Amino acid sequence: MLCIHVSNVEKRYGSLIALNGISFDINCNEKWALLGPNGAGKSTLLKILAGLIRPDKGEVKIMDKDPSSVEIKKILGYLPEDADPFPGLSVIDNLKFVASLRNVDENKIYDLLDILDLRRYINYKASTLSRGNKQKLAIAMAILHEPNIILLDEPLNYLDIPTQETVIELLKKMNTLLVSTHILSVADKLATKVLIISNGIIRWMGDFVELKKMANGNESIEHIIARLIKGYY
Ligand SMILES: Nc1ncnc2c1ncn2[C@@H]1O[C@H](COP(=O)(O)OP(=O)(O)OP(=O)(O)O)[C@@H](O)[C@H]1O
Repeated sequence: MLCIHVSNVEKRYGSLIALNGISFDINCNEKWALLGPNGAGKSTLLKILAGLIRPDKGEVKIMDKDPSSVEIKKILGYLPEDADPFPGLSVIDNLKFVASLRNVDENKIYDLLDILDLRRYINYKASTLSRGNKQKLAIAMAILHEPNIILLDEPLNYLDIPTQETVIELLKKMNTLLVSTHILSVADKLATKVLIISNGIIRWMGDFVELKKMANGNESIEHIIARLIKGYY
């Protein structure tokens, strides 16, 4: 079954073309890494899939529906880059707000607080959290409703190494996942498929295993990706 359908999507910011004719499909239960250099259009693509901004051209469907529809909001999770939970609300109130919005049992909040080692900050205002703890709270808010489809923009930013491992284990339990990351080891741990974009164009998409097989001699995976980004196949 198709979870994400993107056809000929174009997005402009003024005269800048951020996405230029992007088309791909993601089947349900597939895990994809979204790779590409700074400014490639990764965050823009994720925002469109999350229904936060609209493409200027093309079609986007999540489970055959408009990404901004109420039905899709229920089954979709989205972690923006540099996510900023409600600064004036405490950790617990941020999570309770999401729980009530999403109709989630409040017990789930406490499970996630324990897994992410956030319980001791429960009454801290989000604005007073360290950057890493803010990121942990944002991750908890994105996955609290156990979404069928999760979109993640640099989820491991700011996290210490043990927490990165904890979050990777949490995210491995997700059904359908699209993660933008600059950390290849994270992409490798979370995804089996790879979508490479640069300058708003898809440069390569397919299995991670196939990508690794494209090595010339001892060429590293980083080098293969750098080559594909430049359009050298
Ligand atoms: N709101 C905006 N207004 C104008 N230009 C924008 C806006 N958002 C993004 N852009 C531009 O669109 C292009 C794609 O940006 P985007 O944030 O999608 O890239 P990215 O691949 O996520 O980059 P990074 O890896 O650095 O986070 C960039 O040239 C960026 O400057």
